[in-house]
Amino acid sequence: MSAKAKSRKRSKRLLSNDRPAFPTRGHKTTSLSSKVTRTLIRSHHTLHKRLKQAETAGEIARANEIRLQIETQGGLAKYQQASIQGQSSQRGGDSSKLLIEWLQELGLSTTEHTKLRLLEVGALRVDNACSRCGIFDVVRIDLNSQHEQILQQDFMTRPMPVDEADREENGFDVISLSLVLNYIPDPVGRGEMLKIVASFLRRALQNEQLNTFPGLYLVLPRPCITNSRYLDEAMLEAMMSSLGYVMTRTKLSSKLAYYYFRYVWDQPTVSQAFTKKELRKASNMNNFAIVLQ
Ligand SMILES: C[S@@+](CC[C@H](N)C(=O)[O-])C[C@H]1O[C@@H](n2cnc3c(N)ncnc32)[C@H](O)[C@@H]1O
Repeated sequence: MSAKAKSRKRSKRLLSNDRPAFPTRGHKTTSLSSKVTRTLIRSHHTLHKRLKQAETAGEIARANEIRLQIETQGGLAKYQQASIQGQSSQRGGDSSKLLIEWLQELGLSTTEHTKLRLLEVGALRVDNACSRCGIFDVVRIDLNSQHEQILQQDFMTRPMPVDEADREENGFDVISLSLVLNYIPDPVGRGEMLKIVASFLRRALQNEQLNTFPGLYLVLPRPCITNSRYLDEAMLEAMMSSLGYVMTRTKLSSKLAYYYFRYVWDQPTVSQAFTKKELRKASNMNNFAIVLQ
């Protein structure tokens, strides 16, 4: 077999593999059982929530103690390893597949000449469906980059376009926040993240794309929507509508809640505050909330 054929065979195997198709930086990628990954992800979120509370209360010693606990557990890198395994087909799969399906349903063809620009916030892989589909030029960012094609950057401090021309050239047609909003440890921070998304969205390139672009692809763990005291789908829709979005596609799977919100340019938006208000009550419910100030 020629070297080229061998390499093709190897990359094919890697793409269908359930392990990351790239070396992670500075960490061994040993396989974790699904129970271990779930526990690790949950514990990482809980510790970050406690850290935020300690920081807000000015409890410096307590905050340092929690930081140490996070690091002892392997920190963000270990959490990312657990998340990568969660993306494997046996564990819920690649969430960006549905985005491509939806865009095709909305009439987008993969053979269109001008590539669309996608900003993937919280990118762990460079070979997921949105990277492979050929529709997008993908810009990937993450707080902790696991690959040279992922820029290490906090979305909240990403420099915004300086003017309209900059936004039209360097802005995006789609922004993906897949399992990122729930990473933010406090409701106000989540609201802030949703608020800045539109600053990076550009106008649709062609008139026939006006019903599809630009948009936000949002994925959350299903219980954030179906089992929260403070948030349900109607509330999320109302919040997004106040920010200028139309809920265009939704899907609930056994584990995840998926949304595509189209941003409507030039639509007068009524700036509305959404506080943390109890919508329903049951002892087994969680406290996930989003606050728009
Ligand atoms: C659970 S992983 C999600 C990975 C992937 N998007 C998915 O759908 O499986 C969450 C990732 O979001 C990243 N993240 C959280 N807040 C971020 C921010 N403000 N800017 C950039 N990345 C962020 C974290 O570093 C982490 O790697």
